[in-house]
Amino acid sequence: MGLSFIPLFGANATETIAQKPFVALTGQALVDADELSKQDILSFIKSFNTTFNSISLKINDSTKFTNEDLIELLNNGITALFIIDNNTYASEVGNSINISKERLITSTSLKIIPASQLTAETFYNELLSQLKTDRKDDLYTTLVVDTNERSLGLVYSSKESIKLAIEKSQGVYYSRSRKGIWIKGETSGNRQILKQISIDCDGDALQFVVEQVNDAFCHLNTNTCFGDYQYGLLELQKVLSQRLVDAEVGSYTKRLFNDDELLNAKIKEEAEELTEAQTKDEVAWEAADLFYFAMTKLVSKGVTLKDVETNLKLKHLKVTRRKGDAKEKFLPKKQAETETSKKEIDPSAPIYLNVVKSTDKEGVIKAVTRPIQKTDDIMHLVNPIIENVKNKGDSALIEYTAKFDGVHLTTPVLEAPFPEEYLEGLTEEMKQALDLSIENVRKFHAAQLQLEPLVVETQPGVICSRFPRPIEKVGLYIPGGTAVLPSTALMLGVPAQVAECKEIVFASPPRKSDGRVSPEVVYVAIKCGASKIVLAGGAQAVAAMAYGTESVPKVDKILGPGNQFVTAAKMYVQNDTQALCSIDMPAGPSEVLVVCDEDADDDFVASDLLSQAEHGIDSQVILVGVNISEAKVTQIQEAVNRQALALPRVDIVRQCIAHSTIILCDTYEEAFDMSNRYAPEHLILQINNANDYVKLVDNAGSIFVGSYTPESCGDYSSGTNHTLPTYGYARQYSGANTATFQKFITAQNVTPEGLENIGKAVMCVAKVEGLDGHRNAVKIRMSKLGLLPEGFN
Ligand SMILES: NC(=O)c1ccc[n+]([C@@H]2O[C@H](COP(=O)([O-])OP(=O)(O)OC[C@H]3O[C@@H](n4cnc5c(N)ncnc54)[C@H](O)[C@@H]3O)[C@@H](O)[C@H]2O)c1
Ligand SMILES: N[C@H](CO)Cc1c[nH]c[nH+]1
Ligand SMILES: [Zn+2]
Repeated sequence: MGLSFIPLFGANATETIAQKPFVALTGQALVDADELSKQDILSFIKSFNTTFNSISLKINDSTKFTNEDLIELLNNGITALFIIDNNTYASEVGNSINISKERLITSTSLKIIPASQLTAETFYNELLSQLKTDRKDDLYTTLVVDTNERSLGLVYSSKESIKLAIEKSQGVYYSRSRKGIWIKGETSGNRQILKQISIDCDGDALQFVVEQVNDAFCHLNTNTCFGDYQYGLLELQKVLSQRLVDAEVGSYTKRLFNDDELLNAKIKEEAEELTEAQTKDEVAWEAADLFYFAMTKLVSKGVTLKDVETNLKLKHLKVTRRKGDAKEKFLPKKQAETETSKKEIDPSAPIYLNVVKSTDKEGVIKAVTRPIQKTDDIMHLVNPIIENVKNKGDSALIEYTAKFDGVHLTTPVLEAPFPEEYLEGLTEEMKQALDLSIENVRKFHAAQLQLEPLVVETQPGVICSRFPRPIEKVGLYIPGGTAVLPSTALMLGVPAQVAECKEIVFASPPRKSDGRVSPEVVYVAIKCGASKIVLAGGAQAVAAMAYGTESVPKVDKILGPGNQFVTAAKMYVQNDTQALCSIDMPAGPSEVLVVCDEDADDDFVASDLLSQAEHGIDSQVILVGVNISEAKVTQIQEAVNRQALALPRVDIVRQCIAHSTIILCDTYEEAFDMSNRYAPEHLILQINNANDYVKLVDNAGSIFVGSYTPESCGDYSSGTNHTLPTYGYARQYSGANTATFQKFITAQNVTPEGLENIGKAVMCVAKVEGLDGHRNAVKIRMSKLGLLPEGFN
């Protein structure tokens, strides 16, 4: 029931509590708006939230705080507003703030006593005026509970013991057996800090809330006079707090305390399992697991259940609430996935592209927006993978391969020389096809080699040169998620070999059937002199090559295309100075933009669109039609539908086409402007005199000129590289080429004649930069050569 009086805290509230701890024994506080600012009150709440069960605000002056201030105070822990002598103000507050009537006190029987004037004596007198006893011995029945309100036992108090308990803020009672004052713990050491005193509803029993030292209230050394505490959250808290101090090295709890990442991962895992639990038993089981790990986190951060309850109280007291919507990343998968999957796709509907006119600005913007996940969403998934591989090496790599690729490996790396059996199933025809492709790619990339250094004499005697050096160790990512891509292996392996990289490491997700990579990839690895094949994909493979693991060598550059996880991981590691690893480019989901005119062959156009649409649901294909008729659009749509339905990957195609569009333009110039703004990975020109229009292309990964140049030729065998920038990065990146596997070093050789020619300019600019050391390096030489006049400074 509480006490019939309440201390009022004004200026120096904190000091008052420090000097007279007993003022807190009422468990309730009133703060005085006349003496404290809003900030003072907020700090008071912050400091004393666990000390008092309730902190109310006494306010009568309507000009002191605005309604917003009051709402802020109520939202931050003020339990009630005492507006006692100003009815107008009270009703105005009641009308404008959503506060229950129990929290708006307009009259009270509580005696308000300024805390600064409250003495132990007055406290005692007030208490006694409220207390009675019908016992013959004049003692007061006293229930002792701990701060979690668990009863410890039943004792008796005398007037004298109560007075002493208040003065000392300690558990002091009357011992009936010893017939005298009993200061709890005086001999046993099991003292009690008195936290609060209250009186029951009919005023004939006391309750002492105490903090029990040593957790032993009973003379039998048990927690309570009714035995020891058994299970439950408080017990778990106790056990874990003990473990924090004494858990053995190597024990699981110790691991959890020392490894934030593991603990956080377990909390997420258990939270997810709780969301999946269905039956009453399952929910209880999973909730228990979650509480266990949550409690471990509390204990590891020094937070108690009481602190949690205080926060619950604060949340309960809020008068304005958040909407309560979940963060987007936690919403059901449709919201965390790509734009594509948001749309329900009817599997029986014809596979047609959307159509917009170029004049429909909004329609065009929508059409050219790539269906990619937000960077934050993807990074949220990729970051923990990278961190785990970085910290745990092979074991994490093996774990992720089991999780994402369903393959359980004992070692994540295949070392050269690769066993013959890995080539099993490779046909002669396939070898020849790969050989032809390899040779064309080799020819084109070898031709890009700069064999002689570039040498330029910028001034007589000033010889500048530039020459390439191979990047020593390269990691080549070969996608293997929805399709195995040996062509990517050769597109990366061949230029690496041409550039003479010293170590070539392949990485590709292993196939589920036998945990190997395909024989075609192994064949290319042998032809390109790869030293290792990392049997892993996704962000984990990228992380392993960027940081190195026990069996994966750390590389200097990671190259190769991949899905959004791969691309995000590449972007991450290139920005991490700890990795000291560069990347080729953001080469994500394949895309194509085809420009066609009325004379283009419908089947050719459709086939080019579909060849990229089949890569993945996050691919995108765009057709820009220059002045094409409605009939032409229909014919192309029909060709797309017909060809798509005959493809084995029709389901993927259907989803890709759902976010793919035909844009109708009036002129070639407009079409190329559109294309340059989209900056496609592949640009196919199926227009009359296609070659003449190449000069209009500013941004594209690779161009396919004329109706007999399907993009597939570039994907496999013509000789150009198919590792190309996507997402619009063709604005600033080139596709993979020989130079991608090299770096260029510059050199210079300055003769005395050269120094004479440029020395003064160097000194002049160094002077304006205030870098005299630079200037001196030239001056010393020039004066030794006699190139400076006497006294030159
Ligand atoms: N731009 C280019 O030059 C180019 C060239 C070839 C291929 N591509 C593109 O490469 C991509 C290949 O993608 P892919 O998926 O087929 O193969 P991939 O090898 O890039 O990705 C497969 C890996 O993704 C990881 N993964 C899958 N789901 C995951 C999840 N939920 N969380 C974390 N990781 C997960 C797995 O580790 C798996 O091994 C396609 O989009 C294709 O269009 C682009
Ligand atoms: N078109 C892809 C590049 O975006 C490369 C590829 C490999 N195999 C088939 N196609
Ligand atoms: Zn392709």
